[in-house]
Amino acid sequence: MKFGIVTFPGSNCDYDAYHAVVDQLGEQAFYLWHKDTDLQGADVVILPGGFSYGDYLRCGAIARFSPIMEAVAAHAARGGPVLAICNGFQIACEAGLLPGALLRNASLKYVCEQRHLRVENVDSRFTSGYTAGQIVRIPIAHGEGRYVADGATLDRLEGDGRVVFRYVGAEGGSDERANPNGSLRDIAGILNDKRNVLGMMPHPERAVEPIVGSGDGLALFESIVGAVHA
Ligand SMILES: NC(=O)CC[C@H](N)C(=O)O
Repeated sequence: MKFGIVTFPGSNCDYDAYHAVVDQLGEQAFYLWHKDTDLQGADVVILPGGFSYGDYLRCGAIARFSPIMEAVAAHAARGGPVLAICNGFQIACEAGLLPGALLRNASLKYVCEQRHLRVENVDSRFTSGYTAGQIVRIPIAHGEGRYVADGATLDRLEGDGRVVFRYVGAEGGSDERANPNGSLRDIAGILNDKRNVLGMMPHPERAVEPIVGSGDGLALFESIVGAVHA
């Protein structure tokens, strides 16, 4: 399976994504420059984290106009998998591939730390490798990670089982301290309506081997491979 990893000016997690896919997962990956106009046969697109266009205007607001995004939108419309991590999640929301928006953290501070997430739905091509309700440890690193959407959209996301990751405390409980950014309903990751685009603020590609603090992110990449091979 071929993963196409989009590099925007200011991306800084593209190499981490490559490492996760190639060195840990044993699959193929290549970089796609944001000015490219086709996906060069990628089966899965990764929109990686970083600071595209220096986070000017709003995170992701400029990158969403990069030429490659038309091809990414067409791929998503065909049902192709897109994994949008952190800045990638912001870009995907700006591009309308996912509902809602990411605003500045409630604290107005950049946060960079390990966090616990609960896997809310394992019935997806991104989470089938987890067990329902599993608590995983995945790092976050963002200044604009507060997920917001109107009440009807949030209800639809919840009702459809499209909230796949939620911030929780270490024991799995929800309390104010479990939520690092003020995201509504403690949302950390969501699916689009066709369930082929996942946006999440935490970084699974930085959690693929215990030596970096956690290997809990690897199952997400394994899920994608399982889904496409199935
Ligand atoms: N790690 C990231 O992708 C950071 C995203 C974005 N630059 C922010 O600070 O919110």
